[in-house]
Amino acid sequence: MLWVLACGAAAFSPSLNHGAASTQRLAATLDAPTTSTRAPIFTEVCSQTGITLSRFMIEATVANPQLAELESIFSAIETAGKTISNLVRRSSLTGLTGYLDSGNVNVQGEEQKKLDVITNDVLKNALKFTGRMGVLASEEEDAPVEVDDDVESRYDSILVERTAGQYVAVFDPLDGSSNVDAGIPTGTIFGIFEDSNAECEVLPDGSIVDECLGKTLQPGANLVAAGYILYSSSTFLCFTLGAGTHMFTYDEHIGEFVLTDPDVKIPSRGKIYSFNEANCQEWDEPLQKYVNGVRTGTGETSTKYSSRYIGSMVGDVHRTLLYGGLFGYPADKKNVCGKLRLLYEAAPMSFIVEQAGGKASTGRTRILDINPTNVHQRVPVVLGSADDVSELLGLYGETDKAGDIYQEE
Ligand SMILES: O=P(O)(O)OC[C@H]1O[C@](O)(COP(=O)(O)O)[C@@H](O)[C@@H]1O
Repeated sequence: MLWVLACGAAAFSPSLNHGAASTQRLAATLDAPTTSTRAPIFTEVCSQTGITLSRFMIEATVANPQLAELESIFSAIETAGKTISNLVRRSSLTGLTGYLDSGNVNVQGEEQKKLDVITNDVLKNALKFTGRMGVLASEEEDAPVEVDDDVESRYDSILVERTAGQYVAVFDPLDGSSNVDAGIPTGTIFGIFEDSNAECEVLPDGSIVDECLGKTLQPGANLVAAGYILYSSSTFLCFTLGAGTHMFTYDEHIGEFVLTDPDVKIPSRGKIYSFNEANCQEWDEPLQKYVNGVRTGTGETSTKYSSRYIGSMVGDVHRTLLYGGLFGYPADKKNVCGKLRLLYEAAPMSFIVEQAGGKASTGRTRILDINPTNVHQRVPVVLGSADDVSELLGLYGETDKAGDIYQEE
């Protein structure tokens, strides 16, 4: 509806000085309550390939005052993305390959790469100095970090409209970093929540959920924006603001991200499945049945699918968005909750995929509906073309009815 409204509405002229009808509509927009629950409306300009990200965000935030603060946040993400793209591409020339000499491990017990730590600092600082962030949560940080007061107080005086520190960012600064030294695509994944005004809370078991944690532990359905940056043959930025999913490509010649695929629609069916099949013995029956069906052409479509697996979620999801099919990191007898983290991997990617017309599930639950209980919690993930995901969910439904289920944490 949004796009038809936006694209179909001849009233919205490409230039910013709108005709009478668009002024009325803009007026209506301006008067509308500024809540993130209202889906944004885009002007026609936002579907014109070739416009820059900064122009896209200006158009989007003029038409949607409730998104105004996202303009500086996306400008920070853009700058961080360009910096990280450079760092990754030049890493073997600049001694940035390999692990930290200190042998540091992050809260997940993974040894940290030099680039894990550097990219984390790049994105953290870029977001911090927008003056818009209250809390940041990263794969590379043990716990959510509060943006220190002096940053906030410095901006309080500047930012007249809304108080500083209004947003919470969750991110994986370099997804797939285990592949980076081999030149395999990697990426940055991010999600933006509005501050939930959560207070410090004592749980029945006596443990304390501090304010920061409380503000961070929000279901994906609360996201106001989510995206990824893919560092590959080109550098791609793909994101949603809750009204469609849009892809930009970085043009080194002008130093800007340029809109190349507005309003991406994932095919309802694909011909590719993407899982780490090395784990297939550990998979549960529904998934084994689904993969066997698409591998042998005995599934719902009687089509033989091909298999692709990069081992970097951003790369595998990017391909799935464009070509369709199914990507996943399921739960199995070894990893009963899968491997991917809910807050800064599964939820942002699910928002992007759903806004492109796809589906994202644990196999039993819509990922965006899950209330996180821990910043680094993992969830099983299957996402992609709506009909492929439905086919798999159908098999889970059958199995569950038969009572053969294992408990997700
Ligand atoms: O090597 P495996 O077990 O297939 O896992 C690959 C998955 O793990 C990840 O690399 C995890 O991400 P990080 O590199 O951010 O820890 C995903 O990008 C990818 O989908």
